[in-house]
Amino acid sequence: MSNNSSSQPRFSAGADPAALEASLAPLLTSNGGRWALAAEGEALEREFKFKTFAKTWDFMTAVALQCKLKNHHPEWSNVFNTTFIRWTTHHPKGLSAKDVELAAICDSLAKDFGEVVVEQTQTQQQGAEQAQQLQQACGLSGLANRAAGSAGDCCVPKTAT
Ligand SMILES: C[C@H](O)[C@H](O)[C@H]1CNC2=NC(N)=NC(=O)C2=N1
Repeated sequence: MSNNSSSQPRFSAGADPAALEASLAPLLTSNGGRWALAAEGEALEREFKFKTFAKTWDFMTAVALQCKLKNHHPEWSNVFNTTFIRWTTHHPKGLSAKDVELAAICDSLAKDFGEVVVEQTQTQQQGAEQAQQLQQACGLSGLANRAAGSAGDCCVPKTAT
């Protein structure tokens, strides 16, 4: 899964595009939210920062509990006080209601766990986006890509034998 940015979401088969557009819109950076579309519109991703590793891990534990409840997993990585999270649906491929729902849940859990929000000027934001692209190979999204690449067919529905 690459993090090619994209301006248009690509929903997974069976999704309700109108309903999903409505819940997705406020999450996107283009509308004042904090998530970016990636992987040609098939994924939503962002980074979260906390004061300490302990807080970061507590946040990730809370997210993992939600994943268990919803039977949906993220592509994610962590180094020290930062976690990178990407939501995408592997089967059927694309953005689904679960991705959008879990992205919103992450925002709210991050607040509860004391997310450190670094406000950026427009110029800093553009610089950060360029740096993010450069970092892709070795940064947190690169780590998540490597994990996603070797995870195998995690989401193929099981067929009766
Ligand atoms: C077979 C089972 O329903 C699948 O593995 C579920 C579990 N979690 C999942 N998580 C994600 N991100 N995408 C999926 O397609 C998916 N499918």
